[in-house]
Amino acid sequence: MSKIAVLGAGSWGTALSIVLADNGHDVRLWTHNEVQEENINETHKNEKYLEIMIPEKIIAYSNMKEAISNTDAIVLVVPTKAIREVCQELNSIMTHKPILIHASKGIEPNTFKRVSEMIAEEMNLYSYEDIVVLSGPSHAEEVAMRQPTTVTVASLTSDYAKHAQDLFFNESFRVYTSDDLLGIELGGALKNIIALGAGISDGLGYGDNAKAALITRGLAEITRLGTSLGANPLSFLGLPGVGDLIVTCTSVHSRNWRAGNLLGKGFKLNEVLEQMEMVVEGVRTAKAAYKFAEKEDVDMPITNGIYHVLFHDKQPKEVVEQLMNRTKKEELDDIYHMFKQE
Ligand SMILES: NC(=O)C1=CN([C@@H]2O[C@H](COP(=O)(O)OP(=O)(O)OC[C@H]3O[C@@H](n4cnc5c(N)ncnc54)[C@H](OP(=O)(O)O)[C@@H]3O)[C@@H](O)[C@H]2O)C=CC1
Ligand SMILES: O=C(CO)COP(=O)(O)O
Repeated sequence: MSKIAVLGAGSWGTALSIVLADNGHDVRLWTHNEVQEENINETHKNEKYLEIMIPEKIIAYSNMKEAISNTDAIVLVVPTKAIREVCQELNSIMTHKPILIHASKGIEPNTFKRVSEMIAEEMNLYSYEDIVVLSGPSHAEEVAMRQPTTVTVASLTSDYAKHAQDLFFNESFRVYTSDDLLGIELGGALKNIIALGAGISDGLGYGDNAKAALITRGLAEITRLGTSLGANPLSFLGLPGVGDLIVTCTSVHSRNWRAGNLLGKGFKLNEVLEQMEMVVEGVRTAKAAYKFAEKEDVDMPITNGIYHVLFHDKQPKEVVEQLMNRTKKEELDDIYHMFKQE
């Protein structure tokens, strides 16, 4: 059994700690908050983030150096905006090199970096080839209740992906491997924008037809950007692509869907974010993807519309009208070419 530090004690860090503890590992859950550390160790609950009891063998730490000492694996699960800060602290205290797995979903605005790229930039001991990502349709609330869940772990180094698979795999948490780090990270990050759109659509009172259209055409534009950057188009048909789009666009557990729903009902972005209390990654990633698509000259009309609702006060109904009245197209035109690529 391994000693594993999970860095980030929000909903997803806590749920993944439960999976690892169920698998018999010695789990240290690091938080930047001393009060939360005490609460978790006294009550075996992480009340703000999950309702369920946490196995007693998960020990919370607020001292990162103690949390990572002698570990065989580190799982990084903080919001994307905190990745660099946490990695800088980690880098300053690392004296050994355990396997490094991250489970965050986002793209950095301005640099367009994915999480693995940010980690590799901040950590002296790790290169891009060393990083593993864990992604897929997996709401923390259901994982914590041991409900059947499937995810993918991806790394350019297949031994690391297999190692991560072994650490997490159990009877209710099925883990696949992939070598398409780029595609898996992009799928997980970009689906959050479409989930905001699905929430907006529901908030406006539109029905299942509109949501199915958003998911399908959202997948097309995610695949368009992903393949233009070199991802395998088939990755977007897998768990971290279409799988995560379905779960995030259709579930009340999704913070992105919930935030979108409030926007669709007429709330302003700042009012929505105040109410959420948890990270809504799609907002920051929408800014990144909008600019990234512009730079790469990739057509992403849904992302474009959501960006304008979020940051330029555009009315959601107006965006829907514009999307519906775009120039007539053949449905599979560009998709056909993407899948014909090697
Ligand atoms: N929740 C889910 O079902 C899933 C989430 N993810 C991804 O996992 C990542 C984390 O999300 P999730 O756990 O849900 O988010 P939450 O909002 O539930 O929790 C975020 C956690 O990160 C902590 N945090 C914030 N900033 C820092 C910082 N600078 N240093 C250290 N800790 C910090 C927060 O601390 P504090 O309490 O002090 O704010 C909190 O413990 C996101 O990228 C998300 O997209 C992926 C799959 C599923
Ligand atoms: O990524 C997720 C499920 O796979 C969680 O999505 P939300 O951040 O929208 O809750």
